[in-house]
Amino acid sequence: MGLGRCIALPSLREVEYESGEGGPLHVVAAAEGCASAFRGDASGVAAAGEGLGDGRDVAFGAAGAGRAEAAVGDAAVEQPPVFFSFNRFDATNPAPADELMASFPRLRFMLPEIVLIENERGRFLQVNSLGPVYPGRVARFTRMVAAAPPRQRAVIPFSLEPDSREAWDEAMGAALAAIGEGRVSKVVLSRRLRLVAEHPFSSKDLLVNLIDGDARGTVLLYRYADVFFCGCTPELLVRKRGDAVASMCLAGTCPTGATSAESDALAEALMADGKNRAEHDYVVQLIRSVLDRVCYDVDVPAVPEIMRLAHVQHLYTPARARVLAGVTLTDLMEDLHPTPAVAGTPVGEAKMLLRAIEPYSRGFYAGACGFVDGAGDGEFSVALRAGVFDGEMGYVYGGCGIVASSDADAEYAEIDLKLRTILSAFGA
Ligand SMILES: C=C(O[C@@H]1C=C(C(=O)O)C=C[C@H]1O)C(=O)O
Repeated sequence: MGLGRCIALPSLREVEYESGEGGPLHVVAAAEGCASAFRGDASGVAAAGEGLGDGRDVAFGAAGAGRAEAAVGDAAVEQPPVFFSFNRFDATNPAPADELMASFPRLRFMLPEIVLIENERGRFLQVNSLGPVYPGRVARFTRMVAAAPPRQRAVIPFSLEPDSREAWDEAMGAALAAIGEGRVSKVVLSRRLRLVAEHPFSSKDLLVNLIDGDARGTVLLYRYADVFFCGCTPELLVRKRGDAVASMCLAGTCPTGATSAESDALAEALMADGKNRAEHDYVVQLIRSVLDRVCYDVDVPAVPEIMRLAHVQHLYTPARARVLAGVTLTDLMEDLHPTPAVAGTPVGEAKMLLRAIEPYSRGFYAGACGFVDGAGDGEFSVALRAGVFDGEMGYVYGGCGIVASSDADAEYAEIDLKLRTILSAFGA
């Protein structure tokens, strides 16, 4: 039985599951009632431990103290803790977030009570605690993991309240006007739709459907009390392993076809489309310039590829580099985010414009969400194809890049397609 099943265990409230390098699916989940959370910078994280032990059961002795201690078994093992970090798209935007998003605390890093890790080194159940861990506690968790029932998919019927089409046309008008005046070359507008389910659902239901459904990418879940933010995003912001850094430029979209021949034809047209190539190129330029400043051996190919997902295809350029010693994953995350893929170009001007155009703050949608381990390695994704829910209702978010030649109808329809990923979490 794979440890991945344990995500569904209700008593494992906070888990991180990673299928390994190159796997189709990563899951990043955090943190209700986390054992500890602290504000501040990540330097404590980078210093928090060295290397992974080969033991399985460890308890973290003291939050921020930087050492994890073995809790059971004879072999004392050291396992660096894994910190989770969910960051808002524009944390200082004065506009109100939706009421669910607004209920999350403002934290930089969270240390979940229980972290389930599966990576190339093995499978680990990490139990973190501020107080002493009583003998047998970790063994009990381990037994619960082993006894976890297979995941089961649930279908949750829902209705979506349509958002205002007039409001979209107005936002498009304002965006095109700003582009016409030369304030921005690109701005990424979003839509927010309210969803109401026909019967109560849990974070576990959505997580299981995203993992086992046709969505591809990194599955994110952050639960706090009865509210949770979750999604399945294709967009890696930055991954760091030692000095190796990876990022990606993802912008420019077309539908996926009903057949692979149809998808191929759509992809070919996307590659040849000047508007989409321009939208993509703004992202390439920004990511390359950031990496050029804080990295060396920067490799960003000149020509994009196609990333084919269940509902949409994107122009995709992978980026690789080696990071200068002393530059942390958090530094990279903050330098890169938000990219023109989710804000626009220039980034600051686009953020300012979005504050004026969008009546809401996006919260975690399009934010940088991920984890950092005690060795300073980890990854952040751009939290797209996502929504926030309370188990009865919620809000789903989607966006698209607007440039001078954008058409309001086409962009509106593109967002509908992108929303299908988070809606697939309802099992339809
Ligand atoms: C903004 C979103 O997606 C982003 C915008 C894209 C585009 O404009 O073509 C493509 C991928 C993402 O970078 C979203 O999914 O909400």
